[in-house]
Amino acid sequence: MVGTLASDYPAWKKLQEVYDNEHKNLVLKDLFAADPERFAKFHREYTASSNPANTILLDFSKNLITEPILATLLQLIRESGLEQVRDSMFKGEHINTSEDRAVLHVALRSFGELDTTEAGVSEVLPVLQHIREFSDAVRSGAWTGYTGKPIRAIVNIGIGGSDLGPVMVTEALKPYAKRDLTPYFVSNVDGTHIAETVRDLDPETTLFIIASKTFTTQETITNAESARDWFLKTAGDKKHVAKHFVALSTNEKAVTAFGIAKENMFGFWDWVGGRYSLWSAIGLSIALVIGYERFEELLKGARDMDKHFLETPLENNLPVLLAAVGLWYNDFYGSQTLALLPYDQYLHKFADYFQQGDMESNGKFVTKAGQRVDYQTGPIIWGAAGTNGQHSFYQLVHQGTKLIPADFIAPTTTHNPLRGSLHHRILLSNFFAQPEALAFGKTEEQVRKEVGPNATEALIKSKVFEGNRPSNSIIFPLLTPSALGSLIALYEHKIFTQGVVWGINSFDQMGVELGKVLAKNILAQLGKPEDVVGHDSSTTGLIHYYQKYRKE
Ligand SMILES: O=P(O)(O)OC[C@H]1O[C@@H](O)[C@H](O)[C@@H](O)[C@@H]1O
Repeated sequence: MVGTLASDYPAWKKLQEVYDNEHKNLVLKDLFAADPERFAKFHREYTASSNPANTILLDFSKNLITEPILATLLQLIRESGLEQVRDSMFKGEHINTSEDRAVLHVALRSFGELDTTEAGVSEVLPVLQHIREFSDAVRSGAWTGYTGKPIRAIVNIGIGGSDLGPVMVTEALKPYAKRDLTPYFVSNVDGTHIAETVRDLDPETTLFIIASKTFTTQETITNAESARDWFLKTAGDKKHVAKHFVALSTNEKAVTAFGIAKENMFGFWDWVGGRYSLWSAIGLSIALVIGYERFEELLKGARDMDKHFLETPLENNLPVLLAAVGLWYNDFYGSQTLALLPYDQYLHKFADYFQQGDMESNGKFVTKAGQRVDYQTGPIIWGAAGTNGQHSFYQLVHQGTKLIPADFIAPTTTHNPLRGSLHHRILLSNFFAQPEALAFGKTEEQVRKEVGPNATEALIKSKVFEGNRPSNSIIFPLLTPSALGSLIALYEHKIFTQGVVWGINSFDQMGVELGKVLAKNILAQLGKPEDVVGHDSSTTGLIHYYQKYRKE
């Protein structure tokens, strides 16, 4: 409830008491030994309502919970008013209170089923039609460059939510890609990013997508201007810009001022948060790469998870269950991070995507009512595709001193069944083994038997795995657009649920503004001959070093 600190909820106090009194007795080895039905009790299966082939099994049995603890976690979520706030979101109420905006990324994928009168919702389907027509035209070659050649490269210029979603999804759905239309993504203002990207491209067959909700983001506008300069160096006449530049934005005035025609703009609305925007016009590069039909399957997969989130009782609700176990570690066990570990190379950008999705949503210390929280809010999100992480950071995850909750994610079937799927069997054997090792470890007695009588005590101790390290396992048949849509929406709604419990506004991002303002101030000074003023000795000293050694 707005105005209540999470730590004031009765269920929170109960959880604190349970943690204090019981956490030492929560040992996975014992919990599993005591209950052969543990997996049966602590897994749920989701089936997409519009696509029965799209199922997801969530196994949360390797968590440090009992049925009473889970019930109390769900009670906490209930006490926070999750169900009411969820319904408010879907109705288009302005739950983004600091910006007085609705939060309606779910309307982008409802295909007209959502009953809200929020301005813009009625234009979602026409924009999808525009996306369909444009992507069909580019993919068919009906849309050509200024010399009549078909488009062979698309360069999406955007950052944050105008980059990370398209990057992650076009990587994840590469099996569905039109292989003679290559996507490139430029986001960093570092000139290296655009220089290296366009260096081998042909202006005659390159389409630039300027993706920016505000169309004021310094990195994106700077890159867009440089892209236009690069293009005009060859094309010469500005009239050719129209065939090679389109814009994705809510800001028509800024788009036309940049020189992109209104008919080449794909609009969206202020109730679409940047980190929730891949379902909107920001997803144009996705539709270009995998085709509109597949893009629609992606949206429908998300819509099916929306329905599950809306209609399923909390105890069977996958986003709510993920949120619940996450709260337990983040707010009672004191874990600081969450590792997202997809055992699928196509999902290698999944953790990157949810770094913004989770950390920009829930990295806040003040509630909607303006109170400073006295508990942990958003976790640090990190991760990498398996099995690579096993050869990099799993040492710490297995034997470090930190509790690292981890979500293991994998498809049962690969798009690349090399050698009779030998590679995939090896991959999945690790997907199954790592959570088992984390949960049950290896005792000193087992180590002694292994290393024999001559091993030193120190060696024996270093080979012990204490185990009792929790994880979730998420498994589904195949990484299809529908499955990916459901998976992304699953995490979106988990993030939403945790934000409601913490009482924070998951949909603004005040924390990104100060750095931008200070940078603009310094930028103005760097260009001038006189010494910089108004900074601390560190910032001043660093700038002096830069001015002493810069060559450009
Ligand atoms: O899409 P825009 O307006 O260029 O913004 C890009 C990013 O800009 C960042 O400053 C915001 O914190 C992100 O949420 C946003 O996605």
